[in-house]
Amino acid sequence: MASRQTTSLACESETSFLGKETTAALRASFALKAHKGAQVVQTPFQPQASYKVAVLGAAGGIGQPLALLIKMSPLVSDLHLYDIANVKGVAADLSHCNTPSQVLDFTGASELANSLKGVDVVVIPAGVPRKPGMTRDDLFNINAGIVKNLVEAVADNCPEAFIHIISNPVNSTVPIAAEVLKKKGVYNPKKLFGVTTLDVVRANTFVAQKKNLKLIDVDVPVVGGHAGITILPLLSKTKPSVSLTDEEVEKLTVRIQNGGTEVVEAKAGAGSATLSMAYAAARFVESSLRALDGDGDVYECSYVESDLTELPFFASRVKLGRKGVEALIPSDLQGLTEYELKALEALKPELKASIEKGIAFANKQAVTA
Ligand SMILES: NC(=O)C1=CN([C@@H]2O[C@H](COP(=O)(O)OP(=O)(O)OC[C@H]3O[C@@H](n4cnc5c(N)ncnc54)[C@H](O)[C@@H]3O)[C@@H](O)[C@H]2O)C=CC1
Ligand SMILES: O=C([O-])CC(=O)C(=O)O
Repeated sequence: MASRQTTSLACESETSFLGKETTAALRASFALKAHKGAQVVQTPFQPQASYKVAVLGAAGGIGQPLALLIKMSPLVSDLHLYDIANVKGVAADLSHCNTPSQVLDFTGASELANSLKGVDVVVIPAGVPRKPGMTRDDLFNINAGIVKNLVEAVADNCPEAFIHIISNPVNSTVPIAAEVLKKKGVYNPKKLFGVTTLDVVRANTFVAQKKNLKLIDVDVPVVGGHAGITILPLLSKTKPSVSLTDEEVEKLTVRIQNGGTEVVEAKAGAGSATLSMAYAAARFVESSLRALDGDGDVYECSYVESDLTELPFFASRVKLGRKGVEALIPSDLQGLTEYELKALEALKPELKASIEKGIAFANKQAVTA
């Protein structure tokens, strides 16, 4: 594992989604010179910035703040911003931040291939968001085609990259991506991820608030998929263990499942979660980069090809490594409460239908050779 130098600016007790070491490095990159009285002290921080990340849909509500957060990572050397809308301004703006990565802009379909060359992680938030009254599945007709086209380009230009799918409906867009990659002969199930981190972020926040716990300590695994009842927080597996009444479990579960709708309604037609999603996606990117960098202790929930249940795709905790998913973590699904077991059975038909819808779409569309 590459060693990462921290500095005297590091504050060991401080953590964020980026983790202790990265947070320290980040602080150092914000303040390359620390003032000690009249003397200017150069910090010894040398970032191990070596990974290339592409954001497809970078001019959007998620894309812009996500690009900013990725620009903060000391592990990133190159940040490629691609969108069908003009992304030049976003890139120019970000490029003035004195953090290690260089930012390159790629606007329009003719630039897509170039944006993907040599990239290690591709994040896809391209597509339309919900308005009040819509389900995520209502986005299928537009977003399915967008994801298909973008993943074809990923297959042609950086088939080895980790692929993070944010575009909804994730329950269907991930199976679409898998089919596209299969047809192109480059499918590696260990490297295709549906980003469900926001469900975990919400679960952690809501449980910590409810139980008056320190936010940074709380970890709730969320399994299943990413829509309505397919989002299943396993509150009985919360770390540290918490005692919840049946009523609290019911209320928390429903709130976590409806977190997206809560934001869609509050935004009243102006889109869905963007800032919390950018935060969650940046955490997942950072975890992927740490895994690529050889950190042997990286776990995240994600919607991936899975044999934990009879469904071919299922979100669960996974161990990430250099080659992608190193292991699915089955223990979260063992010893569930009666409430969780019932909810798990109840989500399966909807998730199965969404997976089949994605596969059918990809197979009736010709994949561009
Ligand atoms: N997985 C999750 O937890 C979450 C997923 N989402 C989903 O993320 C997606 C994006 O949401 P927002 O950023 O709020 O939408 P937005 O409309 O603000 O931004 C989408 C961006 O994608 C671009 N775009 C559209 N077609 C494209 C293509 N073919 N190639 C490249 N770029 C393209 C647009 O120009 C726009 O800049 C939606 O589908 C939304 O439902 C949103 C929140 C959470
Ligand atoms: O609710 C939506 O449409 C966006 C989303 O997936 C979320 O916020 O979890």
